[in-house]
Amino acid sequence: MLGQIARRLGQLHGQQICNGLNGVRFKETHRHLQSSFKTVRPISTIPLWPFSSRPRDFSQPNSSWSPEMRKAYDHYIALCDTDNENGEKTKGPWRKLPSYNRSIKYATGGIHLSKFIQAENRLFTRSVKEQGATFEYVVFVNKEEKSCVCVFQSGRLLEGAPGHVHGGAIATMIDTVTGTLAGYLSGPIMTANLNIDYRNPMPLGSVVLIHSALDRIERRKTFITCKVTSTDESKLYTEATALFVSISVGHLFGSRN
Ligand SMILES: CCCCCCCCCCCCCCCC(=O)SCCNC(=O)CCNC(=O)[C@H](O)C(C)(C)COP(=O)(O)OP(=O)(O)OC[C@H]1O[C@@H](n2cnc3c(N)ncnc32)[C@H](O)[C@@H]1OP(=O)(O)O
Repeated sequence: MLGQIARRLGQLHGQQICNGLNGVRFKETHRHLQSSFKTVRPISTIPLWPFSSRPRDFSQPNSSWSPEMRKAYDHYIALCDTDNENGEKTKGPWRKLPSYNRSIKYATGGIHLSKFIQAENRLFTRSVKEQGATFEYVVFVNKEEKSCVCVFQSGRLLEGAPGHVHGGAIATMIDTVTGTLAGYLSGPIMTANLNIDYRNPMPLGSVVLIHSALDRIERRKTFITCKVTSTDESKLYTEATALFVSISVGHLFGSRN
C-alpha cells in the first residue's frame, strides 16, 4: 500500500512539472522550471504518511502558568541534560517526560494507531482544551533514584470544598504521577490499589510538587510512595501509597495474563 502511495505521489509530482512546461516560451519555461523546482519538493521530502508524526507535548509552558509554576519548571529543567557553549551535552540527573493526550501514543507506533483506534478518546487529565482550567502539570523522572516529581497547577474547574481542590482531582494526579513512574520502571501496568491520606486542604489555583518514589518491586507488583507538598516543601498536603500490577496488553482486551 505504501508503495502505491509513493508511486501515486511520484506521478503527481511529475505531472506538476510537465504541466508547468506546456505552451511556455523558453525564457519563461526556464524561469517556470526554476520556480517549479523551488516550490515542488523532491519526492524524498514529501511525507508519505498523511498525518503529523510528532505528537503534541502538553507539558510545555503556556500562558496559564503562574510565575510559581514557571519557576518550579525552570528549576527542574536546569537539572536535566543541557548543551553547553561548546555544543557538548552535560548530563543532568532529571529528565522531563513528554505528556500526550492519549496513553496509546506512548506505545511504539501508537501515534499513528491513535488516529484509528477509538480516535475520540482522551486521557482524562488532558481532555479539557482550555489552558489552565483543569490540570496543568509536567513530570520529571530521576532514573538513578527511581523517583519522579510532578509540578502541578490546579485550575478553576477542579473545585471541591469551596476554594479548594477536589479530593478526586488530587487522587487523579497521584494516580497519574505514581502510574507514570511505575510504567517508566516496569512497563505496562494498571493501578491495583491506591491509599490516600489528605493532610491539609489544597487551595484552588495553587502550585504543588507531587513527589513519587519506588518503594519495591515484587514479581508483577510495583509499590510506589507519594507525597504532595508546597513548592518550597514546607507544607504537606497529601500522602499516598500505590500498587501497580504489570499486565500484558491482552489484559486490556479481556484476556488474563
Ligand atoms: C516514557 C514512559 C512513560 C510512561 C508514561 C505513561 C503515561 C501514561 C500516563 C497515565 C498514567 C495513568 C495511570 C493510571 C492507571 C489507571 O488508572 S488503571 C485504571 C484503574 N485500575 C484498574 O482498572 C485495574 C482493575 N484491576 C485489574 O485489572 C486486575 O485486578 C489487576 C490489578 C490487573 C490484577 O489482576 P491480575 O493481573 O489477575 O493479577 P492477580 O494475579 O490477581 O494479582 C497479582 C498480584 O497482585 C496482587 N494484587 C492484585 N490486586 C491487588 C489489590 N487490589 N491489592 C493488593 N494486592 C493486589 C495479588 O495478590 C498478586 O500478588 P502476588 O500473588 O504476586 O503476591
